[in-house]
Amino acid sequence: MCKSDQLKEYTSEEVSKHTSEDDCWMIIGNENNGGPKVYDVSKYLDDHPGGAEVMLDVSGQNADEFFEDIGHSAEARAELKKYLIGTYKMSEEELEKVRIAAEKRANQTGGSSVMIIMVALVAIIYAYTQGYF
Ligand code: HEM
Repeated sequence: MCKSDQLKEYTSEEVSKHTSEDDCWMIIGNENNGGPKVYDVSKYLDDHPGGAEVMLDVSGQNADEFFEDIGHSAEARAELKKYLIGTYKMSEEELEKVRIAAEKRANQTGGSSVMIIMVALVAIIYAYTQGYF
């Protein structure tokens, strides 16, 4: 059994209750790095190089975008792991957003493969008309 199977699953309703200095939770993670997870960062607030305030501002919420936008180092990501308490159960609305984003990406990839085939075809026709074959 993998570790995440044993972790408790939290909803946004539960996470949103932990927004104080002594009890500060947040959601960090996305589909590119194992999915959103819940962290209890209460003990890290005073040690955070970016300050406690920015962390408290996003307490009880999904802080993934903020965490990624700063471009946190590998050390920061290793530190983060220490505070993991559970996985995050996305709402239907959030799941729908992820589905739409994944579909968009799939369509873009589909579009670029068609382009590659077109370019290859043009190259073959050109080579043929120039007498390379
Ligand atoms: C438990 C979660 C977090 C950990 C372990 C963490 C860790 C760190 C570490 C180690 C640094 C020093 C630079 C680096 O090594 O990347 C840093 C800087 C910083 N972090 Fe975090 N961070 C966390 C969450 C957040 C969140 C949620 C925000 C924003 C809402 C944030 C904002 C910042 C800022 C503004 C800096 C300063 C960047 C600079 O030096 O210009 N951090 N963090």
